[in-house]
Amino acid sequence: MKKPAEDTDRKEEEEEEEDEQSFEELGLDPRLTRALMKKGLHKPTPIQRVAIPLILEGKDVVARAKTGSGKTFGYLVPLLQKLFADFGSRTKLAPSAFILVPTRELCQQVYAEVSSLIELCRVHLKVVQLTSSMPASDLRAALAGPPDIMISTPACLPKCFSAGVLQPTSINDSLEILVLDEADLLLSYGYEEDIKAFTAHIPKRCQCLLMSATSSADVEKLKKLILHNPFILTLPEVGDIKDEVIPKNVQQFWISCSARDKLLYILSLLKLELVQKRVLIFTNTIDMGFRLRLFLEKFGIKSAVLNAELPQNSRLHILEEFNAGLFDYLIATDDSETKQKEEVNEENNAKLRKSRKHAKQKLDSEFGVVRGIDFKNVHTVINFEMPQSAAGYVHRIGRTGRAYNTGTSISLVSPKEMEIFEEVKSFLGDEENKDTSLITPFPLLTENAVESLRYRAEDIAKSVTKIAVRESRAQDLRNEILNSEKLKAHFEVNPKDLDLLKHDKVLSKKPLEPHLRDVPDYLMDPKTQEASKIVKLARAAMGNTQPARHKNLKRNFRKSRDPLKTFSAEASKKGRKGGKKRGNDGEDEKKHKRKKSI
Ligand SMILES: Nc1ncnc2c1ncn2[C@@H]1O[C@H](COP(=O)(O)OP(=O)(O)OP(=O)(O)O)[C@@H](O)[C@H]1O
Repeated sequence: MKKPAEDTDRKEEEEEEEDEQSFEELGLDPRLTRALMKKGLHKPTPIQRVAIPLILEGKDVVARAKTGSGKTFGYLVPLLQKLFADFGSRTKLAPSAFILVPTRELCQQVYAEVSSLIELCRVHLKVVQLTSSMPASDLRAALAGPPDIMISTPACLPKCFSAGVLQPTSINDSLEILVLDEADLLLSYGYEEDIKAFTAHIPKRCQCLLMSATSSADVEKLKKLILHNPFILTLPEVGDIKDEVIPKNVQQFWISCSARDKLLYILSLLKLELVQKRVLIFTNTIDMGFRLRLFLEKFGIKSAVLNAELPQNSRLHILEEFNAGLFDYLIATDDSETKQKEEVNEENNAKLRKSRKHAKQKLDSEFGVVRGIDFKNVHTVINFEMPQSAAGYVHRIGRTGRAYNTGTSISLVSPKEMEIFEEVKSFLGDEENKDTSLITPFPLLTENAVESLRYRAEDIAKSVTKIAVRESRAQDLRNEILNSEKLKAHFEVNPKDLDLLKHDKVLSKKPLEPHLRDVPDYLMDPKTQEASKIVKLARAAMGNTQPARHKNLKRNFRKSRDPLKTFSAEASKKGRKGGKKRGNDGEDEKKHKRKKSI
């Protein structure tokens, strides 16, 4: 009789074998495996291991896997392989594959991923991305041919039908694969009617794929609406709930502080260099984002803001610059939270309806930074304000620790936010009577260190008035609208030029006070100095001390900053060799001096 220990050993061996499985073993075309290798992807992630063969077999699939688990290539790679096989087999009047995503940012991201795979495979497939703001003539031009793959938000479909650039009969004849990416978000972004209207045109033979990070009633609704007897993949299938929602490689911390002290605490974390760069900071309102940016700027900490108010070109450019390592701090206003808040407010206060409608018009409803965006090399996520829901927390934290990378999150929790914090903890399975907590108090920041900066922080916080915030917000918007026009024209000619505009320009008209730039040694207690040293050493060990070079930026980024490559022995060695101490601000200065401006 087999002993239980033998069973366990065997299971572990099988799991190890699976872990070692290559892309070739999944039956992929050599052109695709080579392209993936060139992109630094050597073996499939768990969701890819199961999804790719099923999709290649032509099955409808619903795949639910945690944030950053590689769902995008999980559907893109088999989709391309199917199109390779199908290529030129018959004349088409509409695209063979539709990929529907909730936001324009995701459109752009998926478009970039498919285009680069197609380029690396050297195949003649055409892909287009459409947005609902495109004029009919542009839509017609983009769909002429037709392309093989169309990526858009669902809102674009009715526009294509009404402009006569897509015909139901052509779709019925041509559509082979339909993907709904970030399916759990599509309905909450208000696309239900668009998707419902489109289902009537989906031919029966069309293979449908639904990808999502969480399961929800919305996903169920879409499943019923679109899929026929699908394979349901949920990864991990078993195990602890905490494993399912937050990737294991993310360390979660929290700091208890009053709402008023949040500026002081974030200043201490950044100025005393107690967190790994790059840092993504979440606020719940655009004004708070600007307040924080202005405040940090006074201490020589430059950051950029990302929110729904900015023009689309600027948003995409900010994301690209951040991903390429051009700046270290990005303050993102969590759009879904803002929307939810507005909806609640709207219900509660009918009197304000008119003015809020106005506010809504200004915000782009197809904007989304929290879900699905593959931020590169974000080592730390800071919740400057707590999100409004546990799901919001999961999606924010999911912007770090992507694929096999590690990450840290720190939530600043005020007494008023304790309720939502408790909700988050129970959602993650972090119960009080458990020995180990999932979200632990941040250990590196001492009370002394915080107090040493209090006087300066409070003084500066007072100077960041509501008027200053409003003015900077208006000024930034004006600049970005101008930038947006320049960007549009420039990128038509130089699609790969990233280093064009600075999004982290100083907003304040007053020059930076030198005494606020550096923290004098007498203000640093020994424990904090030690903690800061540890963080710097860790950064050096990860090969993360060098600023991105101006020239060949993208190539350098890929080679030296790819999260997956920072784990290689070579990267660590490099980091140790180059472990020279260098202040952050000096680094920023040099980096920005090197940049050209227009
Ligand atoms: N097989 C692989 N090996 C290593 N890295 C991979 C692999 N597949 C994808 N990645 C990388 O993992 C990161 C996250 O992938 P992706 O954006 O597809 O995640 P996701 O599951 O869609 O997350 P979310 O739900 O947040 O959108 C990307 O940077 C991607 O390049």
